Amino acid sequence: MRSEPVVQVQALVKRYGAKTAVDGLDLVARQGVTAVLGPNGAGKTTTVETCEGYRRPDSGTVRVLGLDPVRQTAALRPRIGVMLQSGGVYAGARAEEMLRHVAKLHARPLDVDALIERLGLGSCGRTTYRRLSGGQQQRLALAMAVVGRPELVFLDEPTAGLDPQARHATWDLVRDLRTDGVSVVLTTHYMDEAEQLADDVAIIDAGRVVAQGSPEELCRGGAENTLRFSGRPGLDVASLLKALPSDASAAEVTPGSYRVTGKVDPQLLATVTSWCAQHGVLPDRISVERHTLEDVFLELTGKELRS
Ligand SMILES: Nc1ncnc2c1ncn2[C@@H]1O[C@H](COP(=O)(O)OP(=O)(O)OP(=O)(O)O)[C@@H](O)[C@H]1O
Repeated sequence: MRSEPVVQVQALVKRYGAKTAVDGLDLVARQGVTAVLGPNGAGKTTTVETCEGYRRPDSGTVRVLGLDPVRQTAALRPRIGVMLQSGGVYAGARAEEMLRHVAKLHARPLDVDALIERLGLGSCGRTTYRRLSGGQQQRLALAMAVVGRPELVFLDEPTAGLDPQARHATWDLVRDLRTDGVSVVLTTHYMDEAEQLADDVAIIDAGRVVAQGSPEELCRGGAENTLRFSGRPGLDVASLLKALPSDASAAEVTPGSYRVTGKVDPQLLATVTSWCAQHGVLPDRISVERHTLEDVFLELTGKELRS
């Protein structure tokens, strides 16, 4: 049984003038890590900012930790941590001062020195925010989002533009938050980040959630997979095709190399090997290629660039 939702969004609509940024979006995030993926302009940031109480829905309902983020902001704010894509930080303040200040606003903050060490901010504690590098600003924003030991953290593209070390430090921090029972909702363009961190992934396109589930479920689900085998050239592909379910296809891609596409499940594998047995074929290689999250993402959201 999974836990109660920490975020529940129903039929959310948000417009900016004539532009409908979020168009009847339903999203549930439960305890653990939820990654929100989507092409540029899909409505991820708008959705997250609405959950944080920074934007007022045009219609629909949003509940975060059971509270309405607009009407019950005062009750919600101390319980959530927010890392914005940019801004929200006073540019003239020194990094460490700012983090200590935010920590003091909370009853049970994390150890600031440990957090600074953890995120590699030790060398720039006395630097003002505006003089930090992009990656340092980002790490500071992450530290500020988590220092208050919130129940739920929203991270908008937390590792965009970070170097690999900082990316891994961020991932480790997210994993530790999860272990400590903190729920995390993050947006990302990095499929490996979602695969590495998320219990649940929601794919948003044109202001709606087009798929949601664990990375395994999404990769296993509707997406087609591929089974390949090699045998002697010129096998009777038409006969193989007859043995397969009607939605599968089979082809000899290069002489002696065969590809079966469709819903590749244990039954389909059994059908192919049994067909091989009946035709005296001993494949010297047989493999199942699972689709990656990126394949599923591109299948659902298309390959053309978004404006
Ligand atoms: N303040 C605003 N005023 C007008 N239009 C906006 C505003 N903020 C966002 N939009 C538009 O709303 C749509 C959704 O934007 P949003 O930032 O939510 O998408 P996103 O999925 O977070 O994109 P990205 O991956 O590029 O960050 C886009 O078409 C964007 O141009």
